[in-house]
Amino acid sequence: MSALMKLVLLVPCSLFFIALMKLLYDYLWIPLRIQRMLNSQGIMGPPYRFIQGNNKEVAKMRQEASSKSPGLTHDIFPIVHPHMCSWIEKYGKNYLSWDGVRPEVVISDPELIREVLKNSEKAFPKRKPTVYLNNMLGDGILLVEGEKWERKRKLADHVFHGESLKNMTPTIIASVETMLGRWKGQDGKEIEVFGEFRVLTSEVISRTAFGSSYVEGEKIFDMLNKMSIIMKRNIFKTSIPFFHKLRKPADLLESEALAKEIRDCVMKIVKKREDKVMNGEADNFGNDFLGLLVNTFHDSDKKNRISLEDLVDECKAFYLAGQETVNSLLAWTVFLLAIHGDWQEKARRQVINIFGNQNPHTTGLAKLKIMTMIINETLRLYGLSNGLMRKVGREVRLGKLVLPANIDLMSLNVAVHHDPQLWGDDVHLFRPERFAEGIAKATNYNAGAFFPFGLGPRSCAGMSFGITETKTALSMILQRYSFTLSPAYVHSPISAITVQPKHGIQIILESLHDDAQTLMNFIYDYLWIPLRIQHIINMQGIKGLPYRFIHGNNKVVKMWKEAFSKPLALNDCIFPRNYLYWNGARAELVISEPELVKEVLRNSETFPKRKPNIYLSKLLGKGLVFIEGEKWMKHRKLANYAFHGESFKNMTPALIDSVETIKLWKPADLQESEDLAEEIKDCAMKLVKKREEKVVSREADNFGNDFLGLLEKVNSLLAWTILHLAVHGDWQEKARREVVDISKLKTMTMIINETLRLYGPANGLMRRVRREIRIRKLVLAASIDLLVATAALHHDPRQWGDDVHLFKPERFAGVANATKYNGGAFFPFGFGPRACIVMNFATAETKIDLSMILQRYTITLSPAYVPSPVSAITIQPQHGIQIIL
Ligand code: HEM
Repeated sequence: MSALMKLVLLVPCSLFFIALMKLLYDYLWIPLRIQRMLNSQGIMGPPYRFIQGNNKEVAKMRQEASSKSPGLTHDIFPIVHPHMCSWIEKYGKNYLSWDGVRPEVVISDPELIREVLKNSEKAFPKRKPTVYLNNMLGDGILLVEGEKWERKRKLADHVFHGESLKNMTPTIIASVETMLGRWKGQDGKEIEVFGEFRVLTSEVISRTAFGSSYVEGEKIFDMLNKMSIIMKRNIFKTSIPFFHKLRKPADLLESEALAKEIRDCVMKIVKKREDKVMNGEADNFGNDFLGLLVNTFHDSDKKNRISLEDLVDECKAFYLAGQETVNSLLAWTVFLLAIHGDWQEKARRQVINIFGNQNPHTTGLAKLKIMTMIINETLRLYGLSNGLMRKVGREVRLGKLVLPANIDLMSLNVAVHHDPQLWGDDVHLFRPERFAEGIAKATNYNAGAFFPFGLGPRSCAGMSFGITETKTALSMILQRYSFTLSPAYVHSPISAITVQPKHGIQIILESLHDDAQTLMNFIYDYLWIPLRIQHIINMQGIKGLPYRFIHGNNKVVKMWKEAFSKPLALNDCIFPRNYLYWNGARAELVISEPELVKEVLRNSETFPKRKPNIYLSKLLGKGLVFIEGEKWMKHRKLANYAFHGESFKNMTPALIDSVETIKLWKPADLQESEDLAEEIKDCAMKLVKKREEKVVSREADNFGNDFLGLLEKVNSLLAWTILHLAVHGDWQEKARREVVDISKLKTMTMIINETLRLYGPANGLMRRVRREIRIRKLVLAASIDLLVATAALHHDPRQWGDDVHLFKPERFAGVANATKYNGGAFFPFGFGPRACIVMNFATAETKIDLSMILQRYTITLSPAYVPSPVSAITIQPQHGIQIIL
């Protein structure tokens, strides 16, 4: 054999030999060495099998387990991970198994788990993902390490921190409402909730992550879902050495194609947003998660900037971490509540107690203690099942063990959460009461015994979001339905990333609004709630007439009418003191302590305007007076513009024109004037009409209704001022002498202020309590009404002295001095963000009217006048004000 021939034979033979040696080294020598090393430390396990490790056994055991019907048990560990369960039984809590050639130490000892997950020496980084998982998550937060992770975690914490989270609640509520809309008409019928919650959770995540682009977001989600299915069916497959690199399996090709499609789709959305900002159509990239990512992508500081790949990977991570987890949690909670009607009822009672029939809010969600217990128990029994994956980064000591580098670790939560040594003999029973005193007590202060959201630095970044979403959806369901498990349900939990019901969860809904329930609700709303509120308010030292079933104190109105049917002395106090009043079954707390009043009026977010009753809303429409939130801000801006300096100046000639109509009044010496209030009313009507035309022609169309408020105010103020001037000739004279320059009418300002104090046009300011809140020393329950008793405050002798009921304009030589610098003591035009928008206009208008009247007439009160102020929207003279000109 020639040397060349020898060489030709020798090269492939040696190559083959080297490859064989490498194969034997990697697939035999190393695994056997690791196995021996761990066995010698007491970590046993099923023996390593060449190339395939234990994958064949795993597949067989899983197949067997899935072919059996487990019955309705919560002991799911042997069902979802039969191999792990049987190996723990055989080899102990911590054992070694083989995923192909990869050694995996499965740990279910809480002490070791805590050490691994806390990772204080940074020895246990995340495990290298499978090729399928890598396609799904790339460099997303769930897999990366080091500085890159720190940056991404900071961003995620920012997204899920308090305020941003609060802003997500309306989105969650809207999505739950959509789902409940689909449930309408399903009363008494079967409904499959795992699928329902899948739609819900993907809509919530699409809307919070992609905001306005959520339709595209949903497409991305569908693709990710396909990738996830591919990944799951490849979990326990062994890849043959060398060959998997030569020819990619069809699944892998499909997974790569999907990854590319997702990337293109995200990039398209990003491009659209960038274009909008460039064209000036938008001034930022959006406040949703994607918007924040695009901002970081454009960050001027290179250190903070993320790449486009990172941006795409982050979107995928958000979806994957946030959808399936909440989907499963919601479904299993509903399943457990469907079986345990007693807990369902307890949870419902607390929900109704806190929210009544209103939509949930963040503060209330935090108080749902029973629901928290139920969720914890659900997460214990049916939480994440796949274990938390790490690897040993370098040779390290863990407890008494010495672990070689590059072996995988799995912290097996499902084993720990179902361990009778930790949870007692009733471990497989649904007993939320074990969490009654919190997680620490339930686990005997052992952090490694319960970690549904992970532990340490890599614990769940979206925990608060997930819990908020779960509690919101459950609360809204419990408010409307009771439910039981359908006989069609077949218990078949399987392990995907989470534990999932293989055949779904079928429940039967029963609407709560049947007759018996309606009666219960009625008693609840009309007896239980009012008595509870009354008790709480009384306990805090605020008394009032006792609540009467259904009517409340509305029969007092009869007394009120009687009181107003009798004439008063001119200086009588016309206002009652503070009290808790029952307007039917609605509690109305009348407040007149200046500090309390200031806090209420300042805080329009917590104390929004009260919803008007049907008559008032008909009268005032949907104008500025009653609207709230963004809509109010928009209208208010418009109105501020309408009544601001220049526009206001332009109205003055119109006002003067209108007052000129007073020339039509009959001559002074003729006879007692007719009902002046009527005339003034007509006059004010004309004034308002003119201004209305001006403003309306220039501004919004639904703005007009609010002028009623102005008309009433100007009319009353003018009428009561004239009454006082008619009675107090000295002040009339002083005012007349001053009428030269409207902007300098100091005496008239004092007169008007004193009139506003005594007969202020505002008949109390109405607010409601949006959510339970502590305000100074009072705790106020959600949705009670508040009446800020302006009149009581303006007539309080503690504030104004013993001469409080006398007309003494001199006290207003300066408002600050008159009120002893107490902003909450005098606010005829309201206070805080909802204060009267036309304050300047109304006083100026009154001044112009008065000036023109005083220039022409002297006024005295007619003997026919009967003092009888009556409270309408404003305080009005019941029988008019008769004067002699
Ligand atoms: C309510 C159900 C949820 C459960 C049970 C849950 C559970 C977990 C667990 C156990 C981990 C730790 C994984 C590990 O240590 O390897 C984790 C991490 C994470 N979760 Fe959740 N999660 C839930 C909901 C969410 C939601 C709704 C989001 C976001 C929308 C989210 C985002 C994340 C992120 C970003 C991480 C990675 C944190 C990091 O590596 O720094 N999770 N989750």
